[in-house]
This record gives sequence, C-alpha cells and structure tokens, in this order.
Amino acid sequence: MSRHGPLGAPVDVTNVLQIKSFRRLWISLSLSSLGDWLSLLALMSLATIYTQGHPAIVQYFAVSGVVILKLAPYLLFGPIAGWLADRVDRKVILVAGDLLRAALYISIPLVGRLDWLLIANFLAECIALFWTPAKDATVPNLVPKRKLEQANQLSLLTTYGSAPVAAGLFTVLAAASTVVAGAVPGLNPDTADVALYINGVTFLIAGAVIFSLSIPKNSHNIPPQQNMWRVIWEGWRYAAGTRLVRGLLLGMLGAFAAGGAVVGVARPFVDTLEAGNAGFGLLFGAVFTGMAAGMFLGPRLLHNVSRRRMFGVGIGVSGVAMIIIGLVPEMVLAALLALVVGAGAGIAWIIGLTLLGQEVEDEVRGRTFAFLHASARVVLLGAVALAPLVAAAVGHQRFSMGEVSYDLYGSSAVLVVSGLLALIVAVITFRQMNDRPGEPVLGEIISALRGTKTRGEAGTQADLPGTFIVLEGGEGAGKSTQVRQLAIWLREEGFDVVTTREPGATKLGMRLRSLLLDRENIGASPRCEVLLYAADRAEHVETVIRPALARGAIVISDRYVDSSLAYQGAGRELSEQEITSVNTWATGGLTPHLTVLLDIPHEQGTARLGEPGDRVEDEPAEFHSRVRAGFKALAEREPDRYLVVDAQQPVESITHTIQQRLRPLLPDPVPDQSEAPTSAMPIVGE
Ligand SMILES: Nc1ncnc2c1ncn2[C@@H]1O[C@H](COP(=O)(O)OP(=O)(O)OP(=O)(O)O)[C@@H](O)[C@H]1O
Ligand SMILES: Cc1cn([C@H]2C[C@H](O)[C@@H](COP(=O)(O)O)O2)c(=O)[nH]c1=O
Repeated sequence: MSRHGPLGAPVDVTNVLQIKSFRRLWISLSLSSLGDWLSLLALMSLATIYTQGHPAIVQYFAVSGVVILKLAPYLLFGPIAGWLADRVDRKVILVAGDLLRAALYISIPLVGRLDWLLIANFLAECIALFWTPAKDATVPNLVPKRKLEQANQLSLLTTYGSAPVAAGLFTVLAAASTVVAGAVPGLNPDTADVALYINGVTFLIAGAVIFSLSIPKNSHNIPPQQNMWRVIWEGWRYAAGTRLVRGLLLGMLGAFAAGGAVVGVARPFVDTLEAGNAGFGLLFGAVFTGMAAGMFLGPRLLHNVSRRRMFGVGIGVSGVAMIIIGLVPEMVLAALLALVVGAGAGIAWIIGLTLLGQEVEDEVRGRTFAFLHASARVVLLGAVALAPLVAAAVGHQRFSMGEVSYDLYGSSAVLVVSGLLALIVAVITFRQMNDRPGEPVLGEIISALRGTKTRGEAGTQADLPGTFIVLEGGEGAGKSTQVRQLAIWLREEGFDVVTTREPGATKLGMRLRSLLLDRENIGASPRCEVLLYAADRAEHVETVIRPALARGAIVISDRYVDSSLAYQGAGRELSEQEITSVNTWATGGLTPHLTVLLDIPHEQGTARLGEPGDRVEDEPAEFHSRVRAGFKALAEREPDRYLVVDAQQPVESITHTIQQRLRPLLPDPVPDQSEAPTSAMPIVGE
C-alpha cells in the first residue's frame, strides 16, 4: 500500500478547495473576477452609447478613457494600498471593497451619464487596488505552505478564466435583451445596464461570503502612530534588503519588461513575416496557451526540482526562445517558440507568486504584493509603449557579405534585445536564489522528468520508512491516555512502536521541561519560550524520532510543533510564520503523517487533572481559549493531515475513531476485528 508521495511526504489526496476558509475566499474571488470582466465589457459598451452622435474621436477617447482609468489607480495609489493591506484588518478591506464596488456599479446605469461612468469606474478600480493585495496577503494565512502553489494556480485560473465566461454571459444577455424587447412592447432592457446590475449583485454576494469567513488577523507590529510613508519605505527596504524577495521581484519585473516588449512589437513583427492578422492571432494565442500550460503543468512535471532554481530557469528559457524568434524569422517556428516563451513565463510567474506568499513575512506581505502589482503594470505599459518606438528607430537594415545578405527588422532587434534582457535577469536571479549550489540544474530537471531522486533530496523524510503520529490538544484532553491505547493496539498487531512526548523526552529535554514548566521557575519571555520548546524538539527529533522512523517504527508523540503554534502563536500572540521557521529549522522539516487533535473546552479538560497545574496550565481562561481556537484553525487548514475528535466522548470511542483514520496509513493492512479496545492499560516505556 503506498502511503507516501514521490518525496515521501504524505500523499496530498485532498484538493485545496477542501479547506473551508480558502473555498469561501475562492468563491468570492470567482464572483469578483466575473464582475470585473463583465463590467469592463459593459462600461466600454456604455461609453460608446453615451457618446453616440459625437465625433468619432470623442467616442474613441470615451472608450480608451475606461481602460486608462482602470490602470491609473495602480500608478497613483499602489504604495498606499500595500500600507493599508498590512495595517487594517484584511477582512474589513475585502468586505468593504466588495460592498462599495457593488454600490458603484449599480449606480452607473441609475445615473446614466458618461462623466459618472468614468468617475465610478475609476473609484471601483481604486478599490480593487486595495482589495487585490489584501486578498493575496490573506491566502498564505488560510492554506498550508505546501498547498500555496495549488491555491495560486486556482486563483490565477479563476481571475483569467472568468474572462471568457463573462464574454459568454454578455453575449447571452445581449440575445436575451433582444428577445425581451421583441416579446414585451415598451420594454427595452439595455444589455450593458443589465450586466452592471448583475455585476453589482455578484459583488454583494462576494462580500457576504467573505463576511462569513474567519480570516486570521494580520500581525499588528506597526505602531499605530507610525508615519504612512515611513511604513511604505520600510516595506520596500525589506524587499530590497532580503535576498530571496529581491531576486523574486527582479525576476518577475524583468519578465514583465520582456513580455511587454514582445506585445509592443508583435504586430509589426508578423508583418515582416507577411503573416498579417492571422499570424498575429496565432502568436498571441500561442503565448497565452504556453503560459497556461507552464502554470499548471510545469510544477507538476518538475515537482522534484527546487522551486527557487526553476524560477530563474523559467525566465531564461523564455529569453532564449525570444532570441531565436528574433534571429530566425519564420512563422511556424515563431509560433512554436511563442509557446515556449509563454511556458517559461508561466512557470516563473506561478513559482514567484508562491514563493512570495511562502517567504514574505505577514507584516510586510501586503506592501510586497502591492509593490509587485503596481510596478508590474508600470513596467508592462512602459515596455509596450517604448518597444515600437525602438523598433521604428532601428528600422530595416540589410547586412550583405558577397552573395549572402541578412535582413534585420526593428521588431526582430527588439525581440533579441528583450530576450537578452530576460536572460541576464534569469542568470542574476538564479545566482541569488540557488539553494542547491554545485548540483547541475539540467541533471535535476532530467531526473525530475524521469521521476528519479536528485542529490538535493537525499536525506529527506522520503528516506524514513516509519510512520509518525502526533496527539495534540489542550490540558487534560486525554492525549497520554490515547497514546497508551494506540500503542497497545499497534504492538498487539506486531508493530515496532515508540511512544514519546514533548517537552521532556530526552535527558536534556527533561531539564528544559523543568525550566519551562516548574512553577518555582521564573517565567521565560514568550520568544525565549519558543526557542526552548524548539531546542527540546530539535534534540527529540535528532535522538528519538528520526532514528525510530529510520528503522521503520511507528512513533506516537504526545505534542509536537503544532503545540508551539497554538500555545506560543495563538496563545502568546507571536508570529505563526516565525515560529514555523524556527521549528522547520529545528526539526529539519519533519512533519507528522497524522496529527490527532483532541478537542475539549478548557474547563472540562482541567477538571480532569487532579494535581495543581504547571506554569502554562495556570494561564488565564482567555489564553486557553485562544490556544483551542489556534489548534482548530491549524486543523482546518490541513484537513488531510489532521483528525479532529471530540475529546468529551468515552475513551474507547475516541480510540476507535483514531484507529479508523490510522489504518490506511499503516504499512500493512490491520484486520478490522483488531480494533476492540484492550482492557489492560500497561505503562508504556518512553
Ligand atoms: N475521554 C475521557 N473521558 C474522561 N476522562 C478521560 C478521558 N481521557 C482521559 N481521561 C482522564 O483525564 C485525565 C487526563 O488524561 P490524560 O493525562 O490522558 O490527558 P493529557 O491530555 O495527556 O493531559 P496533559 O495536558 O496534562 O498532558 C486522566 O485522569 C484520564 O484518565
Ligand atoms: C510542546 C509544547 C508544550 N507547551 C505547553 C503545553 C502544556 O501546558 C505543557 C506541556 O505539558 P503537558 O504534559 O503536555 O500538559 O507545555 C507549549 O506551550 N508549547 C509547546 O511547544
């Protein structure tokens, strides 16, 4: 029975949409995206209707004004949007953003004037500007890191995939309006008006969905009185001063510059190939098909390759393809290479977004995403506008050597230079982000495509044949009792079982436990507490858990990393991301195959404990209710790793529920009848 994925991590059988909170955010995003595209079509159509009878130039400006006003807010207010996303409760921004946009879109057909259409469109886009970084910064708080890539793929698919849906809906509305106008004399509904009302309703529903969602509050490390520009400046300084983030931003913006240049010269380029509009359409279609393939298939095919290295490789591949398109102007080859350009860019974009979500701290995430969105637009528009000018300046040059001549067109020259730019950016980012120096990247890619392991993966959880189970929960939830019950059952089945606990499973750990929990010891500061628990855990993993897993044993631990996330993260209100980083380092990333959360109200748990409480047990009730909520939030985010059990049930029912869930994870099938709880309760050696 296969229990592990190719990396040895537990197989991720469930889809990211099974995480309730992410599912709701995604529903809301789908509705908002559909509304956005629908409104673009409706507004462009209305701008034409409102300027009917005016000279053509006025109509042209009205329509292009809609598009320009959609982009303008990013250039004007981009930095402030990031500041707000890190400062204000992101749920408030998301809900208020959706409700305000609903009101604005509904008001446009009610007012029925061009000036209000342009103003409302501009205001709605300003709101979107604040909404987007708040949404991007929220996703990493709702899904576990290893599912972030899947979540980003889904978000991108929804954002761009809703465009054809909106176009289809608009066409259906147009047909329906004609039918209604024909069937009911006097009633002549305008398609664009109806589309805007529908759009308003989609935003209202999207807002209501987010309102019902529980979004963790942003870490509020920004002092309330701190100057806004200083906060923005600090966000940028963080991005520029952090090697990985700097590499990611540079790579993504470089790719945008190159992509913008391609868009700018694509039309004159196909003219030099005498391919006209058909060729132009083909090239465009190829780039976007390639992008979609890169985003969705790339991470799957290359799942074993270091993401940090793949980012630079993706940009480099696009760059090389662009250079060849420019140097060998041939339509069929250009279309095939355009697929490659898109695929490389798609891989880089999805990896860049995911790494930013995983690596950028929550406090500055909003500002980082806002910086990316705003500068990507500036770079893209700048490149689209400049590239044709450069191409025109180069013009048509003919180089002859005897009988042989070579025609260089300005558009081809721009493609070659853009490709070179992408290549330079790729080399810089690859160097900055290379996390497997000395290992040839080509070998890594070939191994990934063949499905074999690379040197960089040796020594990971993949090499441990054992099974790691953790019991978590509040005080007196019954963790030690269930550890004993499970050990008895599994030993009877012939498994090599190691039961253990945190803190205090090792000699050093026992001293740390005493420092942490004995009432006579003066309390450690919260950060010190995190480090002491992590120190205990590092020793525990190194000397107890890993050796047992390496020999194929089943390890059952009473508490592990998630206790630190719940007690020190939710309880002491420290950054969850920082605690995760410290613990990933301490444990080498060792993750349980199954974590059982025994959930019980604090008062009922402590009522079961006879002895006077230790230092943590003595904390006030609010602390313990934050801990309980923290555990539940962790479980909700990782439903495939977690089993949540109501710990108020009788011991035997709880054991039975855990056995049911555990059985498929065990190396050999365990017969059903073996589940009968054992009455004896021997003391299990630690
Ligand atoms: N499901 C249950 N129903 C009633 N009592 C239980 C149940 N499970 C355990 N107990 C009892 O509650 C007490 C605490 O149980 P246990 O030591 O297993 O909890 P724990 O979660 O390990 O506690 P701690 O937080 O101190 O580590 C014990 O007396 C145990 O017999
Ligand atoms: C591992 C770990 C534990 N704690 C707290 C939780 C409990 O109050 C004690 C452990 O004692 P028990 O025997 O399990 O009741 O320590 C914590 O705060 N952080 C941790 O990482």
